[in-house]
Amino acid sequence: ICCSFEHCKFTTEWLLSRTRHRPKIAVVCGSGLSLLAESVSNKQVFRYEDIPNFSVSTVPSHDGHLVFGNVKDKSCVFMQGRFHLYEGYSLCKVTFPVRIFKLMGVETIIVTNASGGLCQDFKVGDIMIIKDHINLPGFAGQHPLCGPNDERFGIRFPCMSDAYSKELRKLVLNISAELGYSNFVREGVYCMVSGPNFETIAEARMLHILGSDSVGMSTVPEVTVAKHCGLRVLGLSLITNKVSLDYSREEKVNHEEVLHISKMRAEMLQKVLNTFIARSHQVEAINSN
Ligand SMILES: O=P(O)(O)O[C@H]1O[C@H](CO)[C@@H](O)[C@H]1O
Ligand SMILES: Nc1nc2[nH]cnc2c(=O)[nH]1
Repeated sequence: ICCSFEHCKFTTEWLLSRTRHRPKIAVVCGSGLSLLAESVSNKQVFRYEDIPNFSVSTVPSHDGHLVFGNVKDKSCVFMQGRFHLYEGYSLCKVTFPVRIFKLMGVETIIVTNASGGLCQDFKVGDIMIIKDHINLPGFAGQHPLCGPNDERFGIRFPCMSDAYSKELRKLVLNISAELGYSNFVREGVYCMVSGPNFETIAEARMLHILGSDSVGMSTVPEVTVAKHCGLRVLGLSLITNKVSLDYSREEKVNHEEVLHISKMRAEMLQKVLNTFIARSHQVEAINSN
C-alpha cells in the first residue's frame, strides 16, 4: 500500500516538525484559483516535491505548493494545486493530502474547483455551492476507499448522503448575500468524470439528465475521503464554461478558457472564503455539535 496509515503519519510528522502552524481549516485550490492562498499572513510554503510521499502537480496553473498561513487570526493550510486521476495518479495518491490534514488536526476542508455548467440557468462566472455529487468513476470501481479499510481513518461503509455540510452551505449563502453576490451564487450537484477530455454532447446530455448541474474532473475523491475520516466539507465550484447540450452550438471549451475565467473570478471567491474563515468560530461551534 503506497498510502498506509504509517505513510500518512510520517508525512504529517515531517510537516508538523517544520511548521508552527496548527491549522483547523484546509483549502484545496482548483484550476486557476491559486490566488486563494496569496493573501495569508505569516506564510510558510512547502514545495510538493520536497514533502515525503506527496505527488507533484503536472497540470498548468496547479502550482504544487502547500501553503500554511493565517487568514485574519486563523491558521489555515492551502493546497495550491491538486492531483487528478487523469494525471495517472491512483486515487489513494490523489487523496493522500486529505488524510494528512486530518492527522494534523484539521476539522473543516474547503474544496474548490473549476467546472462546466450543465444547468441551463447557470452563467459563466457563477459560484456553485456543491450540495451533492455524483461519483461516476466510483460507479466503475475507481474509488478511493476500495481496498482494505483502515479503521483508524474511518468505517468500512461511510454514509455519503450528508457529505456537504448543510450548516456550512447556509453560512456561505449568508456571507454571499452580505457581500452582494447573491446573483452569482447557486447551489447544485457536481458530477466527476475522469477526464482528461471534455464531454461529448451526448455525454453532457446524459449527465444533465442524471441530475448533474456541473461537471469536472476532481473533488469527489477528496470529499469522499474527507467524509470517511470525519472532516466537515464545504465545496465551491466556479462555473468557467457552459457545457454544450446542443449540436447546433459552436462553443468549444479548452483549459485556457477555464483558467481565464477562474482567474477572473478568483478574487470574488477569495472574499467569500476569507469571510467564511474569519467566522470559523461559527464553524467550530457547528463542528462541536
Ligand atoms: O477540478 P479542477 O482541479 O479545478 O480542474 C478542472 O479544470 C481542468 C480542466 O480545465 C480539470 O482538471 C478540471 O477538473
Ligand atoms: N469535465 C469537465 N471539466 C471541466 N472543468 C472546467 N470545465 C469543465 C468541463 O466543461 N468539463
